[in-house]
Amino acid sequence: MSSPADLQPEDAKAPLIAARDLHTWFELRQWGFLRVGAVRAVDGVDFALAGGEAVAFVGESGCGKSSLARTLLGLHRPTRGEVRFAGRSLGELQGRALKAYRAEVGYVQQDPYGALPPFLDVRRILAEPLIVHGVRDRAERERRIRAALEEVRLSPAEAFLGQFPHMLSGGQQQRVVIARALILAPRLLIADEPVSMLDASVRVEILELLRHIQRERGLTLAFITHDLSTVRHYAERIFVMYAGRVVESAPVDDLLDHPQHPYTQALIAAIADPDAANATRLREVPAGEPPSLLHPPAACRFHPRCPHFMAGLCDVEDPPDFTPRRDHRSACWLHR
Ligand SMILES: Nc1ncnc2c1ncn2[C@@H]1O[C@H](COP(=O)(O)OP(=O)(O)OP(=O)(O)O)[C@@H](O)[C@H]1O
Repeated sequence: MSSPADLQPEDAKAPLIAARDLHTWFELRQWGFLRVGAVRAVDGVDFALAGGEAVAFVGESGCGKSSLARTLLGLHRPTRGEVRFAGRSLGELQGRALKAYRAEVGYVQQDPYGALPPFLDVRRILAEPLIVHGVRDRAERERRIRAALEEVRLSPAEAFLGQFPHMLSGGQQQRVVIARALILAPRLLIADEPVSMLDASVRVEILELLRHIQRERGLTLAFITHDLSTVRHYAERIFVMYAGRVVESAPVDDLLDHPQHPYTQALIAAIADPDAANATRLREVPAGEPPSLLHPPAACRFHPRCPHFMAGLCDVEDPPDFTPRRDHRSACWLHR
């Protein structure tokens, strides 16, 4: 069995996972050979996540969140830059080390039904990763499968082992997906819009379950979501993405209470809160459309929609990360 020992950090103080100057571009070709450009889905992202930290990557649809998640999972190869896990570059991992990495990172995707093989029952679905990673003892597999089901509160486990995905509700299917993501005891869990396809009634339960498991296990948890209104209770730090880049990051309360980047300010202003006065008040929302990632605006990607646009600066020079508040980064020329 490949073991996490194959992934020992070079430097004990290294973050669990870090992205440096990360770019994931998708080449577009006409008739299969004529290069017509590249979709810059991830376009220069830097961050470092510590062990045991819960963070959220937030942004509008199409801003590159899933492409970032898939690059962190090793499913897309970066066009430029790198991902380091436990101090080692993903690009260097091969063979046993790559297999060990796959056991270290769990993935929960948006559509639980699409994620589960329809012709396998729950026992077999959960056994699969154990078999692939060399757990040969059937009794040990059964013990771990039952423990995983209990952990995601599919209890008693006995009642679910023989069920096929179509026999389960959406919430139960997502619990099976979470159990499968956890069964190899990963150190990082990436949850890409884990509740957006579920009924509103079960969303909070699933988010609370993920946060509970993250705390109990001391996991690093990266939520990917378009919904800024749900993150306060489920993440400690937020990264706001816009057009393939992180434009602002900060501890969750500081970011939501003191947003610094005009894009984040507009996103927060657009969150509906249950106040009757809202029925008669127009809300400020980011005007215009998210930009094309095939032909993104020059310099600051947000400048065509920004109420504080400064001609000759925002459309000419990329804003660096400023630190307008402690632990708070914002890529906007307003903080110059
Ligand atoms: N394999 C691919 N080939 C070409 N383009 C891709 C590929 N995967 C994603 N894209 C494009 O990259 C851009 C970012 O997509 P991505 O799915 O990462 O965004 P997102 O923020 O997760 O959006 P959503 O919430 O709608 O899934 C989109 O324009 C998308 O069409």
